[in-house]
Amino acid sequence: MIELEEVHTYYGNSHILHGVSLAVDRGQCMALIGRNGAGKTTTIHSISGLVQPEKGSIHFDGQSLNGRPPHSISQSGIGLVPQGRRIFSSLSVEENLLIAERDQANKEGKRWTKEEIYSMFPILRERANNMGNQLSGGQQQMLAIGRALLTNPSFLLMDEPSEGLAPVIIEQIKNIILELKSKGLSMLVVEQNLELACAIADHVAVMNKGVVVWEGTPDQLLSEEEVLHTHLGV
Ligand SMILES: Nc1ncnc2c1ncn2[C@@H]1O[C@H](COP(=O)(O)OP(=O)(O)OP(=O)(O)O)[C@@H](O)[C@H]1O
Repeated sequence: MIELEEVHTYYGNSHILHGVSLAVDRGQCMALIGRNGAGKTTTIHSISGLVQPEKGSIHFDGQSLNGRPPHSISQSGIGLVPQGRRIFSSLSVEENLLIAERDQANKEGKRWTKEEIYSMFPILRERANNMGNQLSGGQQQMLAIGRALLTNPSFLLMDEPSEGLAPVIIEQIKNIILELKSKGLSMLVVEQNLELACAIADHVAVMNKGVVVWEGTPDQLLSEEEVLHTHLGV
């Protein structure tokens, strides 16, 4: 469904991705893990068009994404839940969702509604009139996921959904991701929390210094002491 081949990405003169190759099949969830600065966010940004790769190819359902701007990539069905949530902090929950709903991509397949988002996250309905900056970290994450779903993605990119959240909230986020997966959504999730990554993923890719250095199932990863120690400091 998504395929990256030998992707090289730069920020100015800094060469960040040194030939990233990975593939996520339809209905699958891949977790992308690795130490700080390994290039995980840059990989997600390369897919979503926030930064343009210098070399290599990115395909989504057989179509090339190279050179396409972020809004066109979003319209093709790739949703992004950005690192740090990036909701509108001075708008209410309702307004945050309304804006995302208004900008909905006009495409085939599952069309999410604001009501469905409220059904999935009842706490957001309770907080509908609260401003974004009045929400807890977990509620902000739910709002960010809701906003991404309202773009009607068939593929969801999530950047560190558990960042800064308490264990009980991480458990909720895990269940949300598993629910979305059971609804057939394909996903690439950047995640530092190894336990969460292994609980949600069918496949795990480990990055180091701008390349994918290991790939396998969560069970295989958990038995690879060397990989865990070298690349994840576990
Ligand atoms: N806008 C930017 N300009 C220049 N360098 C950047 C920029 N964004 C990231 N980098 C650098 O690119 C490298 C990879 O960063 P990236 O955010 O992709 O890593 P990461 O694996 O997601 O790590 P983290 O968990 O810290 O976000 C780092 O060395 C970082 O300093």
